[in-house]
Amino acid sequence: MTSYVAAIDQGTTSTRCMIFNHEGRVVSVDQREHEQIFPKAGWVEHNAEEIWENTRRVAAGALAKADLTASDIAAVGITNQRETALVWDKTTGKPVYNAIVWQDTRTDKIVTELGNLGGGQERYREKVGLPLATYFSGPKVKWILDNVEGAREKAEAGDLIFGNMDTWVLWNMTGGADGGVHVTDPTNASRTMLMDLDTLQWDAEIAGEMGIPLSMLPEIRSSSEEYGKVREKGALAGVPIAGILGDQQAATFGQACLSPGEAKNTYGTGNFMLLNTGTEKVMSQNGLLTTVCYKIGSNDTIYALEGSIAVTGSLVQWLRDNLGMISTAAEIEEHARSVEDNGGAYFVPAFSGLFAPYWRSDARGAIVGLTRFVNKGHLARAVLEATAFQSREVIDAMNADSGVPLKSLKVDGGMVVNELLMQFQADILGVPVIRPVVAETTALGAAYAAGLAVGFWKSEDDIRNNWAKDKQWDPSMDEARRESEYRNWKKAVTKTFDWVSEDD
Ligand SMILES: Nc1ncnc2c1ncn2[C@@H]1O[C@H](COP(=O)(O)OP(=O)(O)O)[C@@H](O)[C@H]1O
Ligand SMILES: O=P(O)(O)OC[C@H](O)CO
Repeated sequence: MTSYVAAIDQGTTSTRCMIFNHEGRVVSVDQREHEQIFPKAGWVEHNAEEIWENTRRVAAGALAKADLTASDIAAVGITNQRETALVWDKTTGKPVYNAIVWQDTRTDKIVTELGNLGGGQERYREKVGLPLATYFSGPKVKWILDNVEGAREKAEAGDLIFGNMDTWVLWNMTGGADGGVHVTDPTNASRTMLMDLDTLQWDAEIAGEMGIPLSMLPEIRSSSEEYGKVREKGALAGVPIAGILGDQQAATFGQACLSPGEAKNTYGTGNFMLLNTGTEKVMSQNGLLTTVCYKIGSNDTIYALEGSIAVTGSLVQWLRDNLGMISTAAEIEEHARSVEDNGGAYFVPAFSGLFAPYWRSDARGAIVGLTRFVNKGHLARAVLEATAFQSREVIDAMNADSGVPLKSLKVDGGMVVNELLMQFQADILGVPVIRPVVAETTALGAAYAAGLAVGFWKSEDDIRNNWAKDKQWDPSMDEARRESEYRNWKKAVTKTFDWVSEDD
């Protein structure tokens, strides 16, 4: 009897396997962090083989914790950190280089050169919905082909293949060099800069400009259908893999934002707000991305507007790992509660430049407003407030693009346990912030996509019915203070611009 659905959530900091029951509640979870590799300033890499090993271990771990076997699981869904790019040899299964992570800025020059062909940052926007930026996968693949010895020749000979982490996990789970399936879904493909948003096919012209052979690219299938079964070796042997969604789109699905106008904000390593725009592909005038939200089987493609923020939870990690100012992420709330406010300090974490709504790769992080008055508590507050201010900027852009101001915000992700942050978020937005019972909406969304494909859940109504509110924070800050805080933040942001110059 198959009473559960599993999801593999291959995130930026860790890989999780979560098992859900029919009500969409978590039955078990196993999780392993992987190493963050920083070879140079601005470079961020992951060891893809470590990630695949962690995937195997967490799948076994989650089953064992719930005392289940593969025969209890109806389907597996995959969700993943998006844009992180990997090139590997399809005959040996070995990556030719570490995975280049979405936060990595090494492709700055490539991106500028592509823009100089005409159109600047907007060169590919009409087709792919994205500005030219270091964030996306295509330029990262070009960097690997240009810089790893022999890679371009091997790619042209058809020996190397590319994938984001969904494709890497799927290919390995379905047998790797021994018959692995080389597939992705439109949500992930829409983050490469290589997929046409209307046709959901690779764009030969853009791939040509980036020097990427089409033969390297995975087949684009829907987000919810059976791609293959888990290989015989391993914990989930024989279970159909039937859902793929990039993690932010998965969270949108898991939050039941299934109608146009519904939005969620996920607080993880970075923050990502997505607004479901239905079958309409809205082109942003305010620095947001147009992206595929999901495509369930042969149903119409659903699109989203997205505000991506590179650094939010990772700023808390930075305080813990690089400065040793706290020993656990949760400790930041204690320090922040020791003071009334930020003491005049604002921390703009432009560690990977600034993403939405600015798209400034020349920006770098800054703490401004420092005086001798500022102490550890004020800095802790400034760190948390940075997440809320950045989210306000994205929501302002979304309100401007959609013309319909958001009335409330659904939130999820690792940071939403932080109650001080949630209250400040409601205060600085001026609308209620709502957390669902299952805040692990990323894994849940991938489970839903897989479960729908095999008939475990019958329709999107099952997803809507499973959603339940846990807690709500209402705004309590007066308007004048809200706006003066926000003005200060905006001023602080301008201090980070023009830091990196062309010769750096
Ligand atoms: N209590 C907390 N307060 C603030 N930030 C937190 C707290 N607990 C975890 N975080 C942050 O949340 C992030 C992890 O969230 P998660 O959704 O698991 O990330 P991801 O999916 O990006 O790997 C980390 O960056 C961590 O610093
Ligand atoms: O791993 P997360 O949750 O921080 O998500 C990363 C995003 O997919 C990057 O676009």
